[in-house]
Amino acid sequence: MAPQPIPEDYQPVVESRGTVNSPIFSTPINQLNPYGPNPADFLSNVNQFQLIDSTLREGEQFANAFFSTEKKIEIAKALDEFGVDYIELTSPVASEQSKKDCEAICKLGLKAKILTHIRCHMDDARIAVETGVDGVDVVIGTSKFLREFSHGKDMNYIANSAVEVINFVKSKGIEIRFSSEDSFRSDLVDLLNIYKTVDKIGVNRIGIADTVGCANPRQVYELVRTLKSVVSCDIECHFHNDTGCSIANAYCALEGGAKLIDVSVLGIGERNGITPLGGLMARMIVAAPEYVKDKYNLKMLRDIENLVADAVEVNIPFNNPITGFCAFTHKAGIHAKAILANPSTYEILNPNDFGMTRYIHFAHRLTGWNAIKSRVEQLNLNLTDEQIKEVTSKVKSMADIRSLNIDDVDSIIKKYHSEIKA
Ligand SMILES: CC(=O)SCCNC(=O)CCNC(=O)[C@H](O)C(C)(C)COP(=O)(O)OP(=O)(O)OC[C@H]1O[C@@H](n2cnc3c(N)ncnc32)[C@H](O)[C@@H]1OP(=O)(O)O
Ligand SMILES: O=C(O)CCC(=O)C(=O)O
Ligand SMILES: [Zn+2]
Repeated sequence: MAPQPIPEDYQPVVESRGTVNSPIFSTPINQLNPYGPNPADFLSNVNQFQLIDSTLREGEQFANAFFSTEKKIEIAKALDEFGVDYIELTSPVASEQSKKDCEAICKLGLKAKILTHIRCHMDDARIAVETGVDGVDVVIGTSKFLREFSHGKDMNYIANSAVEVINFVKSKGIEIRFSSEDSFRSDLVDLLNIYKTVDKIGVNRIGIADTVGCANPRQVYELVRTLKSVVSCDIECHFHNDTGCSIANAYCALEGGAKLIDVSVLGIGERNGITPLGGLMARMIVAAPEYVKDKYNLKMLRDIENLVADAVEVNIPFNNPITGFCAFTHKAGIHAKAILANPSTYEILNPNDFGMTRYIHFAHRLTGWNAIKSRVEQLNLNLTDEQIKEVTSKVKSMADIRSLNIDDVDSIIKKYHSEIKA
């Protein structure tokens, strides 16, 4: 699929981001970062989070996904170059090819650690440890729904099988994470008991999963804070986006002390998916700019999203954070004027950080004279402010009748210019 087209009637604007002095604070606001970690969250990992990319596990569960071995390798290499900490792969028991693909990706020698995701069962664990992975992510449902209708096991059985699987994987010198599927609809006492049990035997991480996307940010924060007081290992979180909270939940999890967030490119996964890599980057660069810019190769984001969008045959949504075609397009006259003076007026993200470009739309009845002035300058024409205002009203009159493009506006400006010269 071709990259998203830039609408014709937009003009790129040269970067001119300045320091903004807040009237409230004596320090420039870009030094204070009001969007950084809250000092009251003393366990916060906002400044030191890690990413587990699950495009090749959760993402393979997306309705449209079919990944060939070559495509999986291409995606894994791109994610590795981007700088994700872990790459999670589909269970090797899913199919013969899934196992071979897992082995092939383990042999690539990537910097990212390779994980595979299995049921809490020794049969799965025995196969997983033979693939060459750096770690195994074990999951089992703990909610009443899943205990009754998915696997049919009670909490005692779950605890015993978890201990057996964890001890086995640890004995192979491989990282092990234990996760309770559907954590937010599980009984809190059950959760605390099972997590304490697995923490005591030395699991590397525990995982919390909002499997049906029911949790809200405050519930997430509270659950993570509670778990932090009973376990010593790291906490990983996995959020589905059914109710639109997956990025906010991930952020609150980090504020509460979770260390790792599961993401997938474009958020692909079961149903409408999980926390998207790009959307989370948008949130985190605002909260922890140095950490995010140092650690992740942000300029790769657009290519990685296009790679995955192509592979699963979808378009990048128009309103996608960062890479949506209008993510850095400014249209209304009031916005355009202020953006031309200082992009921080209407942008919290700097498009340059992601290799993206800012656009000013100037071919519409909402266009103001400041945007037209900028276009006149780009065309290297000489008009007074009064003349620019006059030509702007001509643009607006025409734009009231029909939709305009750059050429239309340029023609109006040039005609006006030649007439006043005549
Ligand atoms: C929320 C999530 O996304 S979890 C990850 C989901 N990932 C996958 O499902 C990976 C792809 N899955 C598959 O290829 C297949 O489901 C397999 C190979 C894992 C199992 O296939 P099958 O044996 O044909 O079973 P099926 O898929 O119909 O049912 C799931 C089985 O796993 C059991 N099960 C479900 N969850 C778990 C668990 N977390 N731990 C242990 N057993 C579990 C169920 O009880 C059921 O067992 P049953 O055969 O005794 O009824
Ligand atoms: O293993 C996990 O933590 C998450 C599994 C999963 O995809 C989910 O529960 O939605
Ligand atoms: Zn999931």
